[in-house]
Amino acid sequence: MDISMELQNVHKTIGKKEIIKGLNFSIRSGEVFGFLGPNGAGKTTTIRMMVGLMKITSGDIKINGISIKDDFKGAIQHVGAIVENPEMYPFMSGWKNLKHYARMIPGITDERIKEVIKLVGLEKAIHEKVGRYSLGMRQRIGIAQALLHNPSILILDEPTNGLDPAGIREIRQYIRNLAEQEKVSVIVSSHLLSEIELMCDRIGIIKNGELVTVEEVNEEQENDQHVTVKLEVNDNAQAMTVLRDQLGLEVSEQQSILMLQIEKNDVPNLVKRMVEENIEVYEVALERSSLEDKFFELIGENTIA
Ligand SMILES: Nc1ncnc2c1ncn2[C@@H]1O[C@H](COP(=O)(O)OP(=O)(O)OP(=O)(O)O)[C@@H](O)[C@H]1O
Repeated sequence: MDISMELQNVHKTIGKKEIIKGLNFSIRSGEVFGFLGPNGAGKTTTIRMMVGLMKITSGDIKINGISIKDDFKGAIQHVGAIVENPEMYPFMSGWKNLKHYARMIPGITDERIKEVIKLVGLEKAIHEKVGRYSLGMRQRIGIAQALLHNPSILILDEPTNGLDPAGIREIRQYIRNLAEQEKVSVIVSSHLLSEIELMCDRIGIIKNGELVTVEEVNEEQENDQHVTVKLEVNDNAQAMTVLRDQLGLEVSEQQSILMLQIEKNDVPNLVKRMVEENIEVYEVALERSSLEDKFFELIGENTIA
């Protein structure tokens, strides 16, 4: 598996305060990686180090195998980023803004500009003034700008911040397209799991400057997931016999509701067995331990909303 960025025991101390306490993780080529944590966890500090806006106190970051410490230029040329709000002139059209920015980068052709406009779906609005763009469109023109020099890694700090649900959906779609069509690795930070869960392949959770976990996000995993099933039937005793003796499951009873834990894949079979035994099923309710629950568990507080 190709690795496009690797953080090796990255530390950051500002004054006497250790803000980042030894981060180790890798970003795979072509994946969308979510960098999630509550406010003040250290996301922006880490991202500023990844894009070369801030020095690493100790450790190293390798970009396509090149150390940011040994060869800053060589490493950073592979990175495109929006960290602070992208510089855009509101009185100029999107096209003029991109043209203006492209002048600072050697070798950017009009064809490349058109290509990035297409990638973020701004063909129709590109000759309108940026001042008239919605927040989502501004984010997209910012992404287009960050992509001009053909980076292999795109880093976006809180790209969904301030967007309405429609805007978030739009950004999500374009970010996924980028990863899939252009094979760009994308790192998106957020303090809200719900806003990035659907666009990420993996999510790394950071708390107090430390990486707590990295989780895969995919549908297959959802099907393998353990779920708690709440079952309401006409005959609890008979249902318990079937569940325990025939299916070998552990069942408990709470206020006449049967509770058991199985994999989601096995739920249809369970219902089928009930029906085969002439047990009347009034309700099957699933409670799954989502990434959200896990996030709350790990963070241990509700301060992320
Ligand atoms: N220049 C600085 N001097 C001192 N402390 C700093 C400095 N920059 C950041 N910090 C502290 O480092 C910690 C991490 O900040 P950072 O901005 O990286 O967090 P974050 O996860 O990006 O949070 P947010 O989502 O609020 O942006 C915070 O406690 C912050 O107060």
